[in-house]
Amino acid sequence: MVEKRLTKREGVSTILDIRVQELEVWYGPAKALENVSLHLEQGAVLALIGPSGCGKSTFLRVLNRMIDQVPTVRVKGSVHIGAFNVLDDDIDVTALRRTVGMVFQQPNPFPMTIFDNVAYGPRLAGVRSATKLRQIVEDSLKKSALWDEVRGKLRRSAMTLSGGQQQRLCMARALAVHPHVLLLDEPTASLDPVSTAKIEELIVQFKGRYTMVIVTHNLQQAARVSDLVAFFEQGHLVEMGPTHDIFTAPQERRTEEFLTGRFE
Ligand SMILES: Nc1ncnc2c1ncn2[C@@H]1O[C@H](COP(=O)(O)OP(=O)(O)OP(=O)(O)O)[C@@H](O)[C@H]1O
Repeated sequence: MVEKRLTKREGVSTILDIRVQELEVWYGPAKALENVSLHLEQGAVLALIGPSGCGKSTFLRVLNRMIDQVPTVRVKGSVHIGAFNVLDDDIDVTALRRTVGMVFQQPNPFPMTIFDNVAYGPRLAGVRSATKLRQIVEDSLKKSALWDEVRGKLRRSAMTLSGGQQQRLCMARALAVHPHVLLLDEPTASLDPVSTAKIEELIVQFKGRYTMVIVTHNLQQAARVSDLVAFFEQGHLVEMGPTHDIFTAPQERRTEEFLTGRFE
């Protein structure tokens, strides 16, 4: 199992670091990422910022191989999550996506009950015991701060939840299979301020428990939740550093122009 191989170096620790080296991505003939290298310590939150089309989502989608869904894509370089290069040909992509969970811009619960949404991954991974499944569902909903709102309604359709609740359900669904890494692709873009604050609180609470990478167009959100910020432009990683440093004293002129709205 990829989980075992991913964690073999870490022993009891289940939090994994991410080391990307010389990553290049093409869509057909067009290069979307060029020579990107970075290291993210285990348990830290990295925010990816940059103008539309700079390659943030592409970078995120390489980390759990969602990028494979694009037929014309070509990827070069290495992406180690823990001890394991996720770009290796022999990787079990299904297991990788349990280990590296993802939450999308639009909440995308399955058209089934709240319980079945959260139990879906564990069932697929072979959990059969009803008691165990109930426990996982309850734990995951508690972790995503949704339990108190849905505890009496687990057999209702997930579609009856509000957008913000659906997004926390998607978080619970990702957490139910015990990921080590969480990828968040503009997770609050479709949410109101109160729901946004709840998701941001979760991200802050999850620090140290999961390594997280978040794509956001909201610079204040990046400042609030992340430990590190990476600024991308036209497929290049221009600059990466501690959030406070990037926002107060960026090293690169392009980063400063972007942060101060003088970007063209
Ligand atoms: N499936 C695809 N096929 C072809 N080109 C693509 C595909 N997905 C993205 N691209 C191109 O790759 C480049 C990077 O896109 P990407 O979506 O990664 O940027 P982004 O920074 O996430 O943008 P946004 O902030 O608008 O979501 C863009 O030029 C985009 O047009």
